[in-house]
Amino acid sequence: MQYQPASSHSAAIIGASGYVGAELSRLVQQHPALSLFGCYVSEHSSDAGTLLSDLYPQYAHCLKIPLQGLTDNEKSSIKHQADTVFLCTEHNISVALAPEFLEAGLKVIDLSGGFRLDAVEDYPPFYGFEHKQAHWLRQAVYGLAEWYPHEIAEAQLVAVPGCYPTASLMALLPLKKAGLLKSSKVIINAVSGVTGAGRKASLATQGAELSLQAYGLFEHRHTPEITQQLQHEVLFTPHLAQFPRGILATLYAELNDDTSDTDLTSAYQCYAEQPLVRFKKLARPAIKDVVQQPFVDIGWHRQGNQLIVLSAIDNLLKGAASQAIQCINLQLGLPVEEGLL
Ligand SMILES: NC(=O)C1=CN([C@@H]2O[C@H](COP(=O)(O)OP(=O)(O)OC[C@H]3O[C@@H](n4cnc5c(N)ncnc54)[C@H](OP(=O)(O)O)[C@@H]3O)[C@@H](O)[C@H]2O)C=CC1
Ligand SMILES: CC(=O)N[C@@H](CCC(=O)OP(=O)(O)O)C(=O)O
Repeated sequence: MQYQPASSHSAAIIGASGYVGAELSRLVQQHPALSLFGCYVSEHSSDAGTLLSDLYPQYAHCLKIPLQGLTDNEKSSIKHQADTVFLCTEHNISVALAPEFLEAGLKVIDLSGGFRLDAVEDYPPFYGFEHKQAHWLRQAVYGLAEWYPHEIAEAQLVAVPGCYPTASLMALLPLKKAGLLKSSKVIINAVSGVTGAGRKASLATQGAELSLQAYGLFEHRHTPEITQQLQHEVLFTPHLAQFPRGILATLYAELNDDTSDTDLTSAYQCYAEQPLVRFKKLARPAIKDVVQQPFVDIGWHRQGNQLIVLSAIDNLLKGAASQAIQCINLQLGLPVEEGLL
């Protein structure tokens, strides 16, 4: 059965069988201004020909869409007929795929880390590969939707932020921009559910191996991403926990002397008109409140100059797929929450 897309802005999703790609396929399918051009996996994937709803029975009502191998023919039909390509692939695969769609004039919204860092030199140490697309890296706009709406609206290539950076930056940028942070490092401890590691099986994410454990100490690739965007040093430690999805980040910062509660409240007022940000002094955000939701929940607590900010998101939504929808909404001149609430 050939999948028949409806007319409107047409989006192809590459890497659609993964956790992020499946969420994004659902959001595009349900979006009033988008049509799903097609859902793709690698050319020789064992999932080619399978219905997405067979992999994700919870979405049987909306994802009876066949996964297609990304052959040269399919690439060509995407280039000629689609408007936007979403890449939900590994970092190095996104870097390899993006240029040919960009050069064909399409918009690309990449959900990997392939275009997030400013410097090609940071890719070998943090991503383990040489980045050969310096030109496109310079063109890429960081897709933190609440912070760079105008740049995203104009961009041909958007690099959607990582999940931990989204939770961290949404909590910290208001403080940094208001000049409230002392120069000491901000400490970020964040706990993620296991879908953060992707759908491919690995020993570390198998049930019997799962516990609550730190990883990536001092060297996780999200450290340079957060530092670059925040323009402030951080000490970031991610933790993997035994629940399916969601991230809770606990951030410890020192405030400049004489910072008042009013200063803090005013700093977070930047989110007053943002429909997908829920913030409150003394709130203790919980993962259960953001799972399957496009929101980031933020709460702050202080004792003297010591500030603790808590930030919770669904790693697959605000940490990936729903933030990508926010980006395309901005590009189409739609309200940022279109198709998400
Ligand atoms: N999981 C998360 O919480 C988040 C993930 N991200 C990023 O989003 C991207 C996707 O993550 P996730 O969904 O977790 O990953 P998965 O491993 O679950 O999915 C990867 C997808 O890519 C497909 N794929 C692999 N190779 C190719 C290829 N050469 N051409 C086309 N498709 C290919 C896979 O299918 P097949 O192998 O069958 O071809 C699969 O559909 C990654 O870059 C990840 O870092 C970003 C934010 C959050
Ligand atoms: C639990 C877990 O393994 N999480 C992933 C982060 C997923 C994500 O958002 O990041 P990228 O888009 O940068 O891959 C990790 O630490 O590598």
